[in-house]
Amino acid sequence: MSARTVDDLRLDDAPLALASGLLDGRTAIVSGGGSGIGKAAAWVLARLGARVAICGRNPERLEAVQSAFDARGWPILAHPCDIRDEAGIERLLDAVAARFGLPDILINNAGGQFAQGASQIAPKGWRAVIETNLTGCWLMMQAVARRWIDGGRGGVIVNVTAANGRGMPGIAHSAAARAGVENVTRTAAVEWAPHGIRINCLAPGLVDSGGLSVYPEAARAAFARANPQRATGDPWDIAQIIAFLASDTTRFLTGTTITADGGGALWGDLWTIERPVYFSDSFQKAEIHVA
Ligand SMILES: CCCCCCC/C=C/C(=O)SCCNC(=O)CCNC(=O)[C@H](O)C(C)(C)COP(=O)(O)OP(=O)(O)OC[C@H]1O[C@@H](n2cnc3c(N)ncnc32)[C@H](O)[C@@H]1OP(=O)(O)O
Ligand SMILES: NC(=O)C1=CN([C@@H]2O[C@H](COP(=O)(O)OP(=O)(O)OC[C@H]3O[C@@H](n4cnc5c(N)ncnc54)[C@H](OP(=O)(O)O)[C@@H]3O)[C@@H](O)[C@H]2O)C=CC1
Repeated sequence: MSARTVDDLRLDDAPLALASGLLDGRTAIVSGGGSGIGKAAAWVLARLGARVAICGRNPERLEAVQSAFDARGWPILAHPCDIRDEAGIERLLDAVAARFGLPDILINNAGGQFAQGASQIAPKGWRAVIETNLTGCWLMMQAVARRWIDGGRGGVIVNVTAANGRGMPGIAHSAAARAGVENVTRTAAVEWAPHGIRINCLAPGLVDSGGLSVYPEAARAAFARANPQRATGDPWDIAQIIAFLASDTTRFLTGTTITADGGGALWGDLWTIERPVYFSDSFQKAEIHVA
């Protein structure tokens, strides 16, 4: 991995691109806020003045972030929630309402997948990844949007997807889910514009979060060289763009996807599993019989 790593000290000290106080009085929900990109986003939003609610499945990770926020005097609600569980999402939103009132911002960041060749993915694994990255993201955005519409007010949604423009070899289920999120984002941006709801996607390339540890070593070594910058991004890079999209600075932006991948979509090829011999430089192609 590259040396671009991020720790709590850097989260406190790294310069902010946006003006201090820009999000004063705003409440933001960050799914997957207990780790990686979501944790860095929670930090940026809090440093800009927002009250933050974080969710995820693992309560220990949420509690660690809550303790760090408490130590800094930043308002936070840490509420365990599986984004695939619509009743759990309603409980999360009730808890946010009780503590902070209606949220202003939803950062739909929770997600993940496992690397496996497309021909091998089991139906249960396919469903788990689609449920997490497409349905879970959708359930969150719909539940929050309904509360905004019922409350007669708008809000901002940022969906974190993944750079999928050239497909995502080795994670076909996630590629399908992320493309689905980007399209439903375009759709909802139109349907919900009359309610003052703005919604965009941020599609990261390879980012050096703890989340990459689930990938095979050889794939991880390639990740660090998978773009013309020959480096991974770090969660702070992504978190700053999330905050930009969540702020009124981007009030004229809706229904779009910003790709932050160090130029990866323009260069080379990237595999999250072993690159098939077929694609190696030394491979001699035989005639393939087509019936
Ligand atoms: C060009 C590309 C540029 C961008 C590249 C993108 C790189 C992306 C990087 C990241 O996203 S980093 C963050 C990643 N973090 C994670 O991925 C961690 C989270 N992942 C998960 O939690 C799981 O993968 C999950 C499936 C998404 C979670 O669902 P759940 O907890 O419900 O699943 P399980 O019960 O564990 O498994 C259900 C089912 O799924 C199949 N399966 C799960 N893991 C694997 C595996 N490692 N290999 C093969 N199959 C797997 C399997 O069918 C499981 O059922 P059982 O067999 O256990 O009955
Ligand atoms: N790092 C990278 O290179 C890239 C990351 N991404 C995406 O960015 C997002 C953040 O990833 P990153 O920070 O890197 O990795 P992490 O693994 O650190 O973050 C994933 C977060 O999602 C949460 N999460 C996963 N499934 C669920 C669920 N069903 N319900 C609630 N929370 C859930 C996890 O918390 P818990 O386990 O406690 O539930 C965790 O906090 C993910 O969507 C990821 O796929 C996209 C492209 C590249």
